[in-house]
Amino acid sequence: MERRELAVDGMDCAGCARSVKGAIEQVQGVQEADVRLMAGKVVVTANANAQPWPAVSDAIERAGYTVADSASEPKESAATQTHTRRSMGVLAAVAAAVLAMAVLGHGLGVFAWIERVVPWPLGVAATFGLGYPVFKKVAVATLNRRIIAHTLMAVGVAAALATGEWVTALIIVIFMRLGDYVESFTTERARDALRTLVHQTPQQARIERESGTEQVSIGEVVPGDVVQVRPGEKIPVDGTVLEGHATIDQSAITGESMPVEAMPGDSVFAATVAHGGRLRIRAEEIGEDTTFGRVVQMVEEAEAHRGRMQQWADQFSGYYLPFVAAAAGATYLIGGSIMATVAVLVVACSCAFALATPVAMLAAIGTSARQGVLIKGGKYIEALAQADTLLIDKTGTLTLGEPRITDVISINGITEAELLRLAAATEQHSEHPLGAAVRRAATARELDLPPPHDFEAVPGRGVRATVDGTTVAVGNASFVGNAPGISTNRPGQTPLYVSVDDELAGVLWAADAERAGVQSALDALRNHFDTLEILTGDAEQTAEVVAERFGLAYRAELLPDDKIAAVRAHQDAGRTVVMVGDGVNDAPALAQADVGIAMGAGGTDVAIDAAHIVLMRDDWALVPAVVQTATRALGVVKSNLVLTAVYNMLALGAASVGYLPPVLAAALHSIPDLGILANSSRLLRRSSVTAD
Ligand SMILES: Nc1ncnc2c1ncn2[C@@H]1O[C@H](COP(=O)(O)OP(=O)(O)OP(=O)(O)O)[C@@H](O)[C@H]1O
Ligand SMILES: [Zn+2]
Repeated sequence: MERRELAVDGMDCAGCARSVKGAIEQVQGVQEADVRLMAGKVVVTANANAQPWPAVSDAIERAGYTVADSASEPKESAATQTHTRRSMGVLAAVAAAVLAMAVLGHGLGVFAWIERVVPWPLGVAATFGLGYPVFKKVAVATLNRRIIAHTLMAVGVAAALATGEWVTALIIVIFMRLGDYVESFTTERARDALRTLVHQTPQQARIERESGTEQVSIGEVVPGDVVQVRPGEKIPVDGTVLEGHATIDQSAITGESMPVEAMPGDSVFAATVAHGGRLRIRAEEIGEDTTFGRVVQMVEEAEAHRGRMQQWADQFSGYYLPFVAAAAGATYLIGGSIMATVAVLVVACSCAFALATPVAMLAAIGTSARQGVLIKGGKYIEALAQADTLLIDKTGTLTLGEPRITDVISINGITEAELLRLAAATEQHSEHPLGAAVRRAATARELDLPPPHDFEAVPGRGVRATVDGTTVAVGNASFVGNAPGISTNRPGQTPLYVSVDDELAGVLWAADAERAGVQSALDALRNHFDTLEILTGDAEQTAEVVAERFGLAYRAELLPDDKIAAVRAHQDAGRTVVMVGDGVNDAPALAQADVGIAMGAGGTDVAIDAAHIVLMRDDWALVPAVVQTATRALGVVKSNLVLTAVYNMLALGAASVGYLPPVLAAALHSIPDLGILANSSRLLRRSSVTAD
């Protein structure tokens, strides 16, 4: 199987996407075509042996669309806020002019006059000439046995021509072209949010070759190459600094331009910008494999993760066309007026139903991505807006996840240094933050660590290994055992029990600092969620202190599986669950939640993969912000749908009883599309996710 991305021009709505998908999937050897309307791309999976690629391109062209040269080259975006406004102004002016002409013409009998003085073949020719692109699409769709929105309008035009009303037909065609433009404009505008992101993708790199440095396109860089970056330049790859010192602006990834220092040994990320010094960087990940590349890719894929509302709207827009056709038939049979029938065919706008959701969702997703919040689909926006239960991981989420060992207490005659030495040796290969804390404490005392053998890490409990011929275990009470002589009560601190040859040898106390901004974020979140609960693997007493401090419910001493079960229990009770975690050790629980939010994931692949929403920087303020974004986006979707529904009801009603002359109907057709555009661009305009 081979997977290829093709850039396809001319896809403006869900209907177009369906045509393209259908056309490609009929090609021999093609397994699947995943159309990404907003990215203007199709991802085709096919059996490479069948050599389907020329046939795929043909199929796309035959369906009425064009295959652009390269999928990776982002188009230059000229569209900005002012651009939108100006274009909408021009559109409105043109529409108003044509409308005025049409209504006046109709009322003052100018139509009749034009029809008298202009020979009808000329008028018919003009109608066909102007309408050619639209008629061609309709013809192609019909040949593929598909009805598209324009099919009905084309029937309307034909009916008008058949009754000799060629001026009406011509004006309908003018509005059809105008409507097409409005629709593609709406889609283009939604694409801007994504395009601005894609546009930050590095295209070039300066790599070191034996013959000297060479500027190459990013596709030629391979892992291991050494890349040079000058002050003010974009870092082209994910990699490690070999030489130099610079201040890095990571806003492309984190959405915040707080500079970070980079020195030899530090990791740096593609699409971030180096200031103040030159760097030599060893390339590790390139292109799509970089953190930034993955973000872009996931935003592009976000379209595929549709919420219930969008699935419903997509289905509905499919049923709507036959319904309108039936309404037109009934209008003709009951009222007998061809002009009323034409008006019905022309006024209905099914596209708007399909556009209502993705335009708003993509606007929210694109805008959020630039602010360091990666949302993987409209589905999660919908769930987030409707969620009522917030589960929060403790370590690494409410706290920094960088514990320190505050106290070492030995018993049974062993020295403190020896206890720490054995514990740290046992934790040598641990990936747990507590393991790192123990190692740091040993390093601070300059202890030499013997190598551990038979290392074993038990999730949610602790670690065990053979050190210097003795068996050492470090972990919680249920793993190591507690001794009556040891005080276990230190509010907010975590005890790590250490046993040597199954004999308790002491306790290491660990303390973790709280993250900033938790309290105010939680206060904001209480408006949205009625249940807020901590889920932690940590000890009861430790959890209790934190829970009390933030006024949260809690469940402690949970094993990783218990966390998943806790999420599921809430879901079984009919609740919509959002879980916030660090995405590393609680990934399965995040995945189980309706919406899993990973915090501070900048650079960790596990977290980016596991969560549905990824916060690219450690900032609690982003949590209420993304909830707010979701709520607003869903509000816009709902008002888009209501607007479209009300419009269609009123318009169809008026048209079917003959209140709406066909020319006016044609003029009104694009109103919902424009409404959706205007309504949804509210989501683009204001940056709702800010760090203050
Ligand atoms: N490497 C380790 N060394 C020592 N103790 C450990 C280790 N791994 C786990 N433990 C013990 O198991 C407990 C639970 O660990 P787990 O990783 O499930 O949760 P946590 O990191 O404490 O908190 P949270 O669930 O909030 O992320 C820890 O509090 C600790 O007592
Ligand atoms: Zn369309």
